[in-house]
Amino acid sequence: MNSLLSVTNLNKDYGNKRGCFNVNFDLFPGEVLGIVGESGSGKSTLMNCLAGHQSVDTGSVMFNSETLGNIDTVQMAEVDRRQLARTDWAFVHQNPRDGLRLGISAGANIGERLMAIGGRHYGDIRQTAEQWLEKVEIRAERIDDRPSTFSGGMQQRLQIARNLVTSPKLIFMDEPTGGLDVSVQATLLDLLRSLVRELGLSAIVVTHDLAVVRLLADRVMVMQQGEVIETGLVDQVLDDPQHPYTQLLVSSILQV
Ligand SMILES: Nc1ncnc2c1ncn2[C@@H]1O[C@H](COP(=O)(O)OP(=O)(O)OP(=O)(O)O)[C@@H](O)[C@H]1O
Repeated sequence: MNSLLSVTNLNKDYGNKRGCFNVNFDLFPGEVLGIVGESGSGKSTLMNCLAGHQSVDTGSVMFNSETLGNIDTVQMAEVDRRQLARTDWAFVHQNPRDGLRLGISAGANIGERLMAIGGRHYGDIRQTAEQWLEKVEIRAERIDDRPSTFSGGMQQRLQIARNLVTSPKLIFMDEPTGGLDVSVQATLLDLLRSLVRELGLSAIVVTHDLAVVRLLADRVMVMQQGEVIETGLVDQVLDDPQHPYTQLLVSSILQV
């Protein structure tokens, strides 16, 4: 099977401070990869480099795009990167306020993404928005309400609907359950798990929470000081960690 994303020797420094160093991995279609590590280990740097939110010093990130072919996203033109962000990619932020437009209705938040890829028919867009609200367990009658009137969990579910409505090939998630109460986290994780399975999504999930990895991911990469120190199937790595740092993470001795 061809990989969807192929990362080779990716490096990013901040002055003399290491962001991430010599990262190599492949992501296959339909696969969910978790990236874990303590604060400052380079998880966000890596994901932001992959998603084109941050420049890369050296290395390549080959993405197999339906529209643009197999393309190095590090080298490609900004205009192409913006197109990928609208069509093939989605990005779910930890804080839904960073991924939603709070001043427009819930329906418009979803519809806007459809219009960005050419949707024009108001009735169809509204109907699709209603369907997506229901998919993420928000009552369709809330379609004209602004997200600022929603709870944190609802805002996060709306952000997910806004991201998935265009059927992206790859979804980046940055601590998707991070800012929520524990009981709300559990519901959201269940929802994400069923959507990922139902839609056959490929995803990269950055988290410090091993429960998120256990529930959502197929494979996991453990980072320490900017480097990937262990990688493997989730059950394998979490049940039988090989690297002493992963052993600490798993035994929860290390606070992440
Ligand atoms: N904009 C920046 N300028 C300078 N150094 C940075 C910047 N962003 C991150 N760093 C440094 O790069 C390293 C990796 O940080 P990064 O935020 O990627 O880690 P992380 O694992 O995502 O941490 P957290 O979970 O706290 O977000 C850290 O040493 C951090 O201090």
